[in-house]
Amino acid sequence: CSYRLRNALHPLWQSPLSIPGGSRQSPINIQWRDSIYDPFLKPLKICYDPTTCLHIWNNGYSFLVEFDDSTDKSIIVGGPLENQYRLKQFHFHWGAINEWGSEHTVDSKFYPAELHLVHWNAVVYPTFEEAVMEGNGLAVIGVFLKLGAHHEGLQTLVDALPAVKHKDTVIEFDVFDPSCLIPSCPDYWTYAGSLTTPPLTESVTWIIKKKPIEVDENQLEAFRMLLFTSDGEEEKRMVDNFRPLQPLMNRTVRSSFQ
Ligand SMILES: Nc1nnc(SCC(=O)Nc2ccc(S(N)(=O)=O)cc2)s1
Ligand SMILES: [Zn+2]
Repeated sequence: CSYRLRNALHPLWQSPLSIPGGSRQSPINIQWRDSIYDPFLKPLKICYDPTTCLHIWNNGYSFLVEFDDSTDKSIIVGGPLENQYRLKQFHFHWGAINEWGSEHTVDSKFYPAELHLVHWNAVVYPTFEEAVMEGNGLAVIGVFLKLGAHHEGLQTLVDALPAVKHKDTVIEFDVFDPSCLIPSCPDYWTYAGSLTTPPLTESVTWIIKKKPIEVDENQLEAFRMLLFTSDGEEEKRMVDNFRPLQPLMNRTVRSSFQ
């Protein structure tokens, strides 16, 4: 019940009732046996240019690694997507302990953390801000993190986190290829959903990778030493920054694999 209490207490995670007419909210539980194999789903093509990486920013919800999205240098295409989408940022959600932390669940199982790579449809919309408001405006790749081996690629990111401990701190981070955080297994689920933090707009085509990546305890602990609070405020550890599960309503989850 602490989980339910936590949501009641934490203003950030609004209940579904506060989104009038919310029929495609995220995150959801992915019931593996209810997902429908769609043979027409294409493989997802990921082409990132590591030099488009700009900085790491603690925005008080998570830490974001932001990219220069003024060109089509870092894009995804294929999968369930009609257009190519530009990489804008990636961030994570995690728990205070390893028992929970991910936003999506698979057969009601939580992972200790979840990576979100946020892309927008720059073919159809002139700006990210406009794409955020449109049903086909965004595409977010979700990757589960599980406790296991040390992740070399993640470590370069972890080493920079002490510099963004407090809300509204930024550090330059100028070369990073986020494809090292995406499992090579091509299998994914996909469904129509929303942003999981305000503005909670129903503009996201979710692409959730079936296979998790492995990270070690020290790397998860590094996430948990970040703060929700600004320098000088009473410290609040940045943990449990995931939204409660939302009703599936009239949606099906498709799988790219049998
Ligand atoms: N005028 C506006 N500027 N920016 C926004 S929304 C900024 C943004 O990227 N929000 C965002 C929130 C949640 C997620 S998530 N957790 O991946 O669903 C991704 C992205 S609306
Ligand atoms: Zn997210």
